[in-house]
Amino acid sequence: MNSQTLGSSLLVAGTSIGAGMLALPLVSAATGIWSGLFLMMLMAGLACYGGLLIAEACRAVPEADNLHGVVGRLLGKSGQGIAILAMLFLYFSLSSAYISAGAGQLASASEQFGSALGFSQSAIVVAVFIAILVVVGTVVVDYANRMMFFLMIALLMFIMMLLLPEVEVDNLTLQPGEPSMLFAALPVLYTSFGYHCAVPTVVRYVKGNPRDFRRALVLGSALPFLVYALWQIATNGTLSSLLITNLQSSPDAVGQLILRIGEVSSYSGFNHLISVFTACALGTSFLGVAIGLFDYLAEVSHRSDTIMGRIQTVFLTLGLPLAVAVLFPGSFVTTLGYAAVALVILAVFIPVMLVWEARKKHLEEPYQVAGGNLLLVIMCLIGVAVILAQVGIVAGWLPALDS
Ligand SMILES: N[C@@H](Cc1ccccc1)C(=O)O
Repeated sequence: MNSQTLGSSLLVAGTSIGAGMLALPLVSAATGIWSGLFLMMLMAGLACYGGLLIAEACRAVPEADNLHGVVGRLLGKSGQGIAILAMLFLYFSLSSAYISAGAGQLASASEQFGSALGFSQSAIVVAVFIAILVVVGTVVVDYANRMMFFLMIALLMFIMMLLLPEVEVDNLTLQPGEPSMLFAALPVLYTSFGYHCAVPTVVRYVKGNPRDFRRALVLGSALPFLVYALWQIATNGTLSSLLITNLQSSPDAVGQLILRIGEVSSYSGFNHLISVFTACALGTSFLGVAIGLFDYLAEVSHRSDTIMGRIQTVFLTLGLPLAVAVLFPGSFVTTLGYAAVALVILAVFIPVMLVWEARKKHLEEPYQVAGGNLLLVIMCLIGVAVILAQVGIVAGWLPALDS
């Protein structure tokens, strides 16, 4: 494998691995670990196939340098309008979920150090911290991101070495959760595998070579699956699902979960390792999403690139997500579920329409993802199921996975 392909897989995996780290143990406690892993595989497959379709569409329109251009060329202005709305919705809901989870973690960490910060105060601290990094500039964000990514991977290996021996097989029972629980888990599982904003960059990076981007996208989706699966087996295997399920009704389920995992190993300072690790997982995703949203909003609102202009844009970027996180504390998993609705539009429906058009027009070199129309239809049906699950959770027909 050449170095561009490897770099691309890491880019995809890095974008993908994020909030899922905090949400998935809560989810699999409700679905049962093995059925949770099966659903996760299905959602990783859906995310991977969506990425391959976007890559096919990008290759068909090589003159466009981003997804906006590809959508414009193949689906026209209305397609672009829908894609923009879905993207804004996705980025706003992800940012709000990240603030909510970060605040939960900070609140419980501050408790340990004896200076109890409330949830709202913690949310403000988290948002201001990210805002400062974003205002200072992309170079700082890039370095902070790389540092956190490598720290996260190193800590993950170390944590796995300490946690896996503590796993109790009794905690990993074969018992699947209620069917309604399995259905309700789909949106958050799907969001955890989201990475699709990175696909055009990957295609350009490997110069449109199908063999390379196919490898990069498949490996880039398989890696998060592996990391998430190990993490779930380690967490659910060391804590009983009853304990995790009880945490779900707390407004600070994520912070509490991290505390409990931190108590598992007798290794001194293990709880701090866990806190730093999960903060890095959240931080890398949050920075990526925040800088993407920031750049986009700066462009559409015509704010200048001066310090005042950047401060105004950062208010636009993080103001609304902060308000949502403070007004609905503890809605981390539900907010990730909202993100899934936008992600299905961006990474399932739009890519299916893009390749449909591209295949009809026989643009450029003929490269097609395997699977034909049948797989396109199956993808859309699974996408509809993910959206229906979120509608069901919000309407109260399905159980919510947090408070
Ligand atoms: N997969 C990311 C969320 C994400 C979705 C879509 C695009 C980019 C990022 C996470 O778990 O945090």
